[in-house]
This record gives sequence, structure tokens and C-alpha cells, in this order.
Amino acid sequence: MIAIRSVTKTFGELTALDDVSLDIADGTFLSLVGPSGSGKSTLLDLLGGLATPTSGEVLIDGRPVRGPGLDRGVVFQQYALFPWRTARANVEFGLEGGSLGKRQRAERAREYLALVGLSGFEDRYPHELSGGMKQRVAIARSLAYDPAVLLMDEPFAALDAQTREQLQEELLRIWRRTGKTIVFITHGIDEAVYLGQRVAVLTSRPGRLKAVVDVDLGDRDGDVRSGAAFGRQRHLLWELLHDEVRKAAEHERSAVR
Ligand SMILES: Nc1ncnc2c1ncn2[C@@H]1O[C@H](COP(=O)(O)OP(=O)(O)OP(=O)(O)O)[C@@H](O)[C@H]1O
Repeated sequence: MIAIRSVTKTFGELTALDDVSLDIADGTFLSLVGPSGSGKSTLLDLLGGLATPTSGEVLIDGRPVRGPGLDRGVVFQQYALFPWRTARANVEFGLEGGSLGKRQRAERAREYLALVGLSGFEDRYPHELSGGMKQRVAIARSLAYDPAVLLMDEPFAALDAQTREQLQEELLRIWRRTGKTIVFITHGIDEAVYLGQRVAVLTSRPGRLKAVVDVDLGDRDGDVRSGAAFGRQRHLLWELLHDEVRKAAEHERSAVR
């Protein structure tokens, strides 16, 4: 579904991504981790068509990305909801200008708000919703026009720990139900392992692909995070990331000197 081919992205002198290649199969949940400044958001922007590679190319379902499109939904850390629109009208926003009539749009919005557990909150304005609920609306809005790919840039980072865990579970449930291909950026190793079928690790600047780890947590019943399989995967990723975080800190210190 996603093919990243020898992608390099520079900003002036700075190389943010260096020769990154990665294939992501249809229906995969991929977590993307790396130290601060390793180019995670840059890579997501390239997938979203918000930026273009300096060299190399990005293909979605075999077609080169030329700009944003309805085949990709994007969810950011900040909820990016229109404060003057209700939850339902926020979800409808992505459907306006499409082929659906007014009533069908309202029906579709209701359906997707139900999918994210917000039935009964359709007429609330963003300021009347908690942080977790706002992010649910943002997810519903991105799913409502049925994109093949969902791009998520630290969507749960601003939420408290309990809400975050709840939304992680919900997202897995939605992913299983809809079969979307998801690319999910996070700073949290636990979050990456809990959500991802695969975890891609970027190196500290310039961002290169250091490893792609397949996650197998076995039977997912019960408290997955306390299981031995989770601990092993977490430790493996911690080792991969630890080196890179240390290198990133050294870069920063030498830049200050
Ligand atoms: N538009 C831009 N102009 C100049 N430099 C940029 C631009 N966007 C990103 N960069 C630089 O590219 C590098 C990678 O940034 P990016 O935001 O992709 O990293 P990141 O891994 O997402 O970091 P974080 O985890 O802190 O969000 C950084 O050094 C950043 O300063």
C-alpha cells in the first residue's frame, strides 16, 4: 500500500531523512519511533503529500504522491477541530464537496462518531468535550471519507495516561474492524509495541532506517503490557533506540558548544 523508495529530504544544509526505503503492506499497523529530530514528522508529511522528497519517491497504492488526497487521513497531536462546529459538523467537514448529500453526510458522521464511542455527543462543540473526546472526533473525521491509509503523528501525546491507554485499545479495535493501513508516530516504546504489528526505528539525524521489528505479542487476551512477550519486544526496541537517543543528545551538546 505504501512504498517509500530511497527518500532523502533536505532543508538547506540539513539532511532530515537520508535514503529511507520501506514497504508497508495493505492493512498493516506500523509504529514509527526515533529520537527527537530523526525525521519522523518529515516522513509523515511526505506520505501525506504536505511536502515533497528532495530525491526518491513515495507511492501510495502504486501511485506517486503529488499532494494531499482523500486516500490518506491525517491525525495530529493537536486536535485541529473547528471550534465553531459541533462534533458532527466537524466530521462532516471532510465529506463536503464529495458526492454525498446533506442527509447522507449527517448519517455518515453519526456512524463514525459511534465507531469512536461518541454516540450522544454529536451536537457538542469542541470546548464541551474532553481532550480524549476531541481526539476521537479528529479520528472519526479522518475515517469518515474512508481513506485507505491513516497517518497519525503522536495523536495521544497530549492525553493523560489512562485516556491514552483507552484510546490505544479503541484504535486497535477500529483498525481490526476497518482494515486500514496505519502509520503511527510515537515517542513511547510501550505505545509503539502495544499498537504496532511492525515498528520502524529511525536513527538520530540524519534520519535513516535503523531497523524494522516485527512485533508478536502472542495471545492478546488480558493484560498484554505485563506479559513476557511484551517485555522482550520492549527491551529489544529500547536497546535500538537508546543508542540513537544518546547520539542525538551528543549532537545537540556539540551544536551548543
Ligand atoms: N520546514 C522545515 N525547515 C527546516 N528544517 C526543518 C523543517 N521541518 C523539519 N526540519 C528539521 O528536520 C529535522 C527533522 O525534523 P522532524 O520534525 O521530522 O523530526 P521528528 O523526528 O518528528 O522530531 P520530534 O520527535 O521532535 O517531533 C529537524 O532537525 C528539524 O529541525
